[in-house]
Amino acid sequence: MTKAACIGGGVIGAGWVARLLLAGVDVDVFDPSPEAERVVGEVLANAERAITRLVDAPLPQRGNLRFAASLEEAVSGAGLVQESVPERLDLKHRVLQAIDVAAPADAIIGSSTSGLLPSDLQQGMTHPERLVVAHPYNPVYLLPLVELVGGQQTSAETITRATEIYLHLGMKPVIIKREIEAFVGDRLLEALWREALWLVNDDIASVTDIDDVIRYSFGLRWAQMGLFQTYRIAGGEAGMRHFLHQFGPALEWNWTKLMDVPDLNEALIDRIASQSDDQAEGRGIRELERIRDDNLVAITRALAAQQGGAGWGAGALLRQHEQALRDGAARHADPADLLTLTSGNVPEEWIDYNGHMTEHRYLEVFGYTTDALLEEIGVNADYVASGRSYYTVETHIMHLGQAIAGDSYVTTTQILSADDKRLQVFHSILNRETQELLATAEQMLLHVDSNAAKATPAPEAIMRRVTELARTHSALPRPDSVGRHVGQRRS
Ligand SMILES: NC(=O)C1=CN([C@@H]2O[C@H](COP(=O)(O)OP(=O)(O)OC[C@H]3O[C@@H](n4cnc5c(N)ncnc54)[C@H](O)[C@@H]3O)[C@@H](O)[C@H]2O)C=CC1
Ligand SMILES: C[N+](C)(C)CC(=O)CC(=O)[O-]
Repeated sequence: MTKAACIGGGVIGAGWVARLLLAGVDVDVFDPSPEAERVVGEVLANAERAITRLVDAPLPQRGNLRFAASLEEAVSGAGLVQESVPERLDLKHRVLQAIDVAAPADAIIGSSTSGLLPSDLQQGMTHPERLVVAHPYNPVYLLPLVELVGGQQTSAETITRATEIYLHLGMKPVIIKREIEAFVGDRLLEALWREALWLVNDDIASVTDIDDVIRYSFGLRWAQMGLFQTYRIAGGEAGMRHFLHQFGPALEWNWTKLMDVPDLNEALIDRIASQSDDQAEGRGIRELERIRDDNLVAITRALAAQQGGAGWGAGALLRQHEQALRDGAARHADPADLLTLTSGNVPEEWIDYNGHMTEHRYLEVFGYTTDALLEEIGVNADYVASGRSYYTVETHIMHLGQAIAGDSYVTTTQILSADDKRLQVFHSILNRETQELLATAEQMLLHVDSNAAKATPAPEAIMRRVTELARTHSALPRPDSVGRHVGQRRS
C-alpha cells in the first residue's frame, strides 16, 4: 500500500497520520477543522522525534502529507481509509457512507472507534464487507496494538488484508473473536477508570495518589507481562491454580463498585480537573506528550534488549519491525555497480549545536550499512545464531559535507578487498537529492567464530557471494581516500 487516507485529524487521526507517514506511506487527510493542519503538524513533529529515538534501523523515506479539500479527494486512490471522527454513531454513519461511495473498490476501511459495534457502523454501507474496526491506542505512532473487530458483514478477506497492512506499519493486530462493545482493551480500562473516579468522588485518594499507585506498581508490571502471567507468578510455585483458589473468593467481597458510575456533576468534574491541573505543574499538552513518548521509547527499548537481544513483548515486535525495515531498505544489488544498501531521512534528533548531523550518527548510518551488506552476503540472524559472524575491527570516517534535519540520504558500498577472513569495504553517504558526498567510511571486518572469539575462515557459500562482488567492484575506480589516515596531507 503506497497511499492512505485519514478522515479526522484530531488526537487519534493525527497519530495515524504520523504512523503511516513514518512507514513511508503517502497520506491525504480530510478534517474540516481550521486547527487540523496545526494539530497534525505538531503531533507529527513529536512522533518523528520519538520514532527516530526508538527504531534502530533505517526508516523509509517519509511519505507525502497532503490536506485534502474534501473527503472524496482524500480517499481517492487510497489502499486504506482510516476513519477517526468523533465517537457519535450518526456522524460515523454519515462519514463511513461517504467513504464507501468515494473510496476505491478494493480499499480497506478501518474505523478507530473505541467501542461502537462494527455491525452498527456497517449499516447503510454498499460494501460493508470491507469495514473493520481497527482500534488503536494513544499515541498511535508508539503503541503497537490495534484491535481488529469484524462486524456481521465484514469478510474474512478484509480481516486478512487489514492484518497485513497494520503489521506492515509495525503494529500488533489482535483479532477479537466476536464483536462486543468496547472490545477488550477498553472493557478493562473502563473498569479501572470507573473505580478511579469513585475513589476521587469518595475522597479516598487524589488524582495524583491514584496515578502514583498505578505507576509505582502494577503499571510497571503490565508493560512486560500483562495480567494473567503476572498473577501466575503471584501464585508462587503453585502458579495460577493456587492464585485463583487464594484470591478468587475476594472477587465476591465488596472491593469494587462494579457497574455503578459516579455522577459526573460539575463539582466532581471541577475537583478532578483542578487536581489534574496541579499534577501537570504548568506543563502543556505537547510537553507532556514528549515526556510520555520518551518514557515509552525507553521502556520499549529496554524490552527490546531482553532475551539476548531478541526482545520481549512489545520489544520483540520492535526487533522484528527493525529487521523488516532493513530488509525493505532501498537495495540495489547489481554486482556490476556500487551496492546501494540503505536510505533514510535525517531526523531532528540527529542535529547538534552546530546545526548539522552530529558525528556519531554517521557511524550509526555506516553501521546499518554494514549490517545490510552482511545480510546481502548471507550473514543473517540464523547465521549469527550458528555462532559465526563478522566483527568490525577498524573504521576510518571522513566528514566531507553537511546534512541538516529532513535531508534525505542514501548509502553506497564498494568492496575493496576480501579473503576468507577479511573484508575491506568503503561506504559513502550521499545526499539523495543533490548526490553531494557527505561522508565516507573505510572499514575492516573479520569473519569470526563468536564462541571462540577468534577469526576463522568464512564458509564457501558466503565467500562465493563476497568474491563475486569483490571481483566486479575491482573494476570500479578506487576512491582517492582509501588508506588515508588522520592528519595525512593530500598528495
Ligand atoms: N482519544 C483517544 O484516546 C482515543 C480515541 N479513539 C477513537 O478515535 C476517534 C477519534 O477520537 P479523537 O481523535 O480522540 O477525537 P478528536 O476530537 O481529537 O478528533 C476528531 C477529529 O475529527 C474531526 N471531524 C469532525 N467531523 C468530521 C468529518 N465529518 N470529517 C472529517 N473529520 C471530522 C474533528 O475536526 C477532529 O479534528 C473516536 O472514534 C475515538 O473513540 C480511539 C482510541 C483512543
Ligand atoms: C478513552 N478511550 C476510550 C478513548 C481510550 C481508548 O479507546 C484507548 C486508549 O488509548 O486508551
